[in-house]
Amino acid sequence: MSTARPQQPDTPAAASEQPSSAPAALGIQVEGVSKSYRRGQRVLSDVNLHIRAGETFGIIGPNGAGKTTLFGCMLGLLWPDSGTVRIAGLPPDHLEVRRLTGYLPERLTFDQGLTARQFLAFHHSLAERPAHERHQEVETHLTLVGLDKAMWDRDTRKFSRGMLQRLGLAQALVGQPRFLFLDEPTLGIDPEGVLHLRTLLRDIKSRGVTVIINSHDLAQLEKVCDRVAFFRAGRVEALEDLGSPSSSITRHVLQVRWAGTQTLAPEQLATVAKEVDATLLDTTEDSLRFSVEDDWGASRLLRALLQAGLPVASASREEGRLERFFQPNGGRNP
Ligand SMILES: Nc1ncnc2c1ncn2[C@@H]1O[C@H](COP(=O)(O)OP(=O)(O)OP(=O)(O)O)[C@@H](O)[C@H]1O
Repeated sequence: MSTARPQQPDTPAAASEQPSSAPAALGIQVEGVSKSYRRGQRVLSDVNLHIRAGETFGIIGPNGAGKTTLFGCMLGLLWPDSGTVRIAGLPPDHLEVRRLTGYLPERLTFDQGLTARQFLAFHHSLAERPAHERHQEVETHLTLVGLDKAMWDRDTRKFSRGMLQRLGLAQALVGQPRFLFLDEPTLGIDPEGVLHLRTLLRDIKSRGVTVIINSHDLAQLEKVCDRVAFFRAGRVEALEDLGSPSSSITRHVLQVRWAGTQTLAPEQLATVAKEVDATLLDTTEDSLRFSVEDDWGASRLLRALLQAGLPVASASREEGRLERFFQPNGGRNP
């Protein structure tokens, strides 16, 4: 995030409001948020979102869509021109919210020459965790993010990008947040680290933490998110529940190949597909692509194709359902 939040004399006074506990169950409420950096150039336009407590929520969209700016507004680092953000019912710059929030920024700075252990101990103290638990909790979190023990007492200026990313994640977690904001968490991480992160996110979710991920890594988002908001030109263009069978984006794409040279006419294929609630997407020289609701839908389609006389040789499901958001028709009505 490149812009600091300007001084807001009329924002709710963070230090003066001191509730004993904020109701994290309220989740995150973004209402009518608009933001410009320069006059006439709107980066966010009337954004409305409710991120439910305990869900893992993804934010995707093309470069410059306003995702990082929204993150800044949700974290109380940028101030919207209009609209409000509430985290657990409180403004994002409220001290209580800061205690509840962990943040992994896209670009981390580790220029103080601290070791990983010292860096994390510093953030443990910033998060006001009990001093007598510091040693143990620092080690627990270094282990949790899979940072090699041999690196714990090394100068972080000598760390690789992936090691810094793991340490950054430990920093976001060490305060035991109820809301975890991750900006491009897989950046620079090797495949083993990505798998580790996925397991870690599942574990964090099982503890009821609300996780918000801003990422271009569609495959990862698809695997860990409950819902995803697709951003374009500062607006939420689509909000998809990845677990819902009725979501158009969560329909599966099935690629079918046939034996021999003879296939059926496209009109006939489309009719057969329609009868079993599938849709013919396109045909190539040696394969057909269909949209089906789920695995049962795929099974019904294959049976119907065989019955219609297509010598089906293989069928496979395409990965990358979220990629269809980036297709010209937004993945809708395939
Ligand atoms: N500090 C700033 N000053 C002026 N314009 C800015 C500033 N920060 C971002 N912008 C502009 O706001 C728009 C949205 O930027 P933002 O970083 O929020 O998008 P993004 O969706 O996160 O992009 P990316 O995927 O590339 O990270 C862009 O046109 C960007 O140039």
